Amino acid sequence: MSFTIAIDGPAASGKGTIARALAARFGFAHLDTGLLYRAVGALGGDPILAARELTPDDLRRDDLRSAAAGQAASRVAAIPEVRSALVDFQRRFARTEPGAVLDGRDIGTVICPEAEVKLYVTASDEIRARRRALELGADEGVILTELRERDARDAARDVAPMRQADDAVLIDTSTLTIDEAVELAINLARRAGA
Ligand SMILES: Nc1ncnc2c1ncn2[C@@H]1O[C@H](COP(=O)(O)OP(=O)(O)OP(=O)(O)O)[C@@H](O)[C@H]1O
Ligand SMILES: Nc1ccn([C@@H]2O[C@H](COP(=O)(O)O)[C@@H](O)[C@H]2O)c(=O)n1
Repeated sequence: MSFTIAIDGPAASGKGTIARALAARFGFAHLDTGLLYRAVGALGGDPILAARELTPDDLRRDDLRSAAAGQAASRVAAIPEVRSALVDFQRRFARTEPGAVLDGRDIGTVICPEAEVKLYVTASDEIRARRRALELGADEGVILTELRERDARDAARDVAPMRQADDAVLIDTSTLTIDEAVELAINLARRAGA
């Protein structure tokens, strides 16, 4: 039986960094589910059709990591038909043997409510903006505004809003180094049987 680790949290909180490290540590597959919504947003046209016809090649586009792609993703992610078109793929991925780590906004609440480990990774708005600005070589103030706008939209939408699952463990990475955050997550996963 497959072991699932679900990681949710706001933009640039460090979810992906922790997810990749957990996957490497335990030999699990990793899916950055944000990439699915980024690809749908970047494809343009009818987002429902784009979500239904998404291909692995669409996820390899080199323009998916930009702030603009993040905003476009957040807009299409509020469309219920877009979300439902992507559910089966994510749930199938979660059953990869011997285990899978999925990070996103609704993994612990909607996609994998039965996950063996659930983490909700967060950090202060300012710290997240500083880290993302450094990563993209972008203006910190602009990124801060963009992150807040995106988080507000993600948390307020009617379908699968971003929120911490009742049984998720909160990890605030504001004052943690990457190594400290990863170690904390590894210990939690180990204790849960990973
Ligand atoms: N604990 C940490 N200390 C310092 N920098 C960190 C820490 N965790 C992550 N980072 C850096 O912050 C940036 C955002 O991290 P990451 O991409 O993991 O966030 P995310 O939550 O997956 O973002 P997104 O929602 O956009 O997918 C990256 O540049 C990463 O290297
Ligand atoms: N499970 C998910 C994952 C992502 N989204 C939406 O996609 C946007 C981009 O996600 P990143 O993780 O790459 O920042 C995000 O702002 C959400 O709108 C989602 O809805 N559900």
